Amino acid sequence: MNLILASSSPRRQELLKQVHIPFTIRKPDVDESQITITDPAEKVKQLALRKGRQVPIQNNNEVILAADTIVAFENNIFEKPKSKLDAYQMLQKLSGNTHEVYTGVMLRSTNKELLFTECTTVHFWTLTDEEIDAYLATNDAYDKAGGYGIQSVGAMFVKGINGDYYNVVGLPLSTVVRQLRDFGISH
Ligand SMILES: Cc1cn([C@H]2C[C@H](O)[C@@H](COP(=O)(O)OP(=O)(O)OP(=O)(O)O)O2)c(=O)[nH]c1=O
Repeated sequence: MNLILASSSPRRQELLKQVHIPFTIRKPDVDESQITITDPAEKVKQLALRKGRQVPIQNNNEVILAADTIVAFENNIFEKPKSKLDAYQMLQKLSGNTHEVYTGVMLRSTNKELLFTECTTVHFWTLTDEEIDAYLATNDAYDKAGGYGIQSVGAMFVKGINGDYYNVVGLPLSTVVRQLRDFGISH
């Protein structure tokens, strides 16, 4: 079986490479703003489903993998920040608090579909405005849900996590590896 990664995210590509799973990229084109669901677990599932269904299966040997990651804090959902102000406001809210990172995953072959969510809890240190300013100047924030990268400069904000670290980076890796085995993909 051949794995098709329905994602433009460089992180998801790196994570699959880390566990030696070969794949081909087929990028989805989904308008994420169309989805107005407010429950974070349901929202990431719906987004992963749309990305996964939008990419065509070209033969019976293909398995599609799609995912979506968001940050949930109180009743807010933070996706990728649209501006510096947007990123600033997200980080100010996350400062000194605990938030959840949800990743929805879709796996699909010609005769099977699987949709699931993974949640990781992240605790942030209290951040000064100067720290946030200095971080935003590194440009690390902008292509990442919640406006930070735990795997890059944003690591310095993270006091601790509960759950799968890789889920925060964009893919609950060990769970995905296990589920892929049921689709005939191994490393
Ligand atoms: C919280 C957090 C998110 N992220 C990233 C993972 C995802 O790539 C991104 C959330 O955006 P997504 O919409 O999930 O993914 P994407 O637009 O990068 O790629 P595609 O839709 O084509 O699959 O945020 C990190 O890299 N580090 C972090 O600490």
